[in-house]
Amino acid sequence: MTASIIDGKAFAAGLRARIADHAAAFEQAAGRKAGLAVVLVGEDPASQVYVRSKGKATLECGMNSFEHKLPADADEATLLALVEQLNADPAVDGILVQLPLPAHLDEQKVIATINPDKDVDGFHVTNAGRLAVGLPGFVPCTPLGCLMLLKDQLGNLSGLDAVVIGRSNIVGKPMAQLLLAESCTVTIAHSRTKNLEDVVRRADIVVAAVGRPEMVKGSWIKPGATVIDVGINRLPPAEGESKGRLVGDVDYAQTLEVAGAVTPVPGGVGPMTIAVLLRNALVAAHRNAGVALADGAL
Ligand SMILES: Nc1nc2c(c(=O)[nH]1)N[C@@H](CN(C=O)c1ccc(C(=O)N[C@@H](CCC(=O)O)C(=O)O)cc1)CN2
Repeated sequence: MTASIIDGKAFAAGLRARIADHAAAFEQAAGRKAGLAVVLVGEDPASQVYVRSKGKATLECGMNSFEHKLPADADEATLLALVEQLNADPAVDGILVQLPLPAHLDEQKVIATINPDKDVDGFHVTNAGRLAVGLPGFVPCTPLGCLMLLKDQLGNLSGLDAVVIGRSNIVGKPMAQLLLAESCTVTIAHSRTKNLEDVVRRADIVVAAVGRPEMVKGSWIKPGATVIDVGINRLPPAEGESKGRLVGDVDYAQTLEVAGAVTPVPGGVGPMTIAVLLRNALVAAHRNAGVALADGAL
């Protein structure tokens, strides 16, 4: 069997085009553009790239982008004061603080300071709680992007066995909640899970989010299963290469031989993260401005 390749880049481009249409309609209705503020602390190279991409994508969708950069040694009070200022700014519909933060800053405290109704990352405990009990709120971008790809690939997920490998607050836990809400039978596996291979082999859906390069082997995958690879790991450069290759948490070549469908790295889940962020920001703008957005429009 050769698996279908789930093209996250193409799906994200389609979503971004729909967001741009709705952003134009929002501007007409509200008399202003939707606005997304992104805060970057420090000079982590990957974070700089992601923040630049977010700003560019926001502008391309016809929304305002507000970028705030603080030095790596910025103190907590300065960062919290900036978040409070953005909470109070009516031009800002969504606020995102790029993670990871420098080690001296308390991520949970910073996230807790963001107004939950502007928390387009869906990391605030209020939004985590809303997701857990099935109330409307903001859902973290990466897992929501994975769910969109899964529904596009499989249609109705009800009754399917799903394994989420990884239990982070940002991906693993919300992913499991989303799959449960779709009536999947969900297992969350992690570093202490016994017989991980057997657990994975039972699953119709595998979501790998562990941050370990090519850990999930093709022999672990049930034939025909759908595999979503959230990992983005850079291998050490091979001889003659200036940069190492990007790989996921799944052994892609082996998985292609067994699975029904699989996301590549790059070009799978990664592009969905930014597209869903724009979607969440536009949803926030509609809610903040009291402008209706049809259910399921985005
Ligand atoms: N506040 C947040 N911080 C972080 C988040 C987040 O959702 N909110 N997620 C990640 C980083 N991230 C966005 O911020 C992100 C990661 C990867 C991609 C992406 O498109 N990856 C490409 C490959 C990129 C490359 O060449 O290196 C792909 O997979 O095709 C987008 C966004 C951590 N921090």
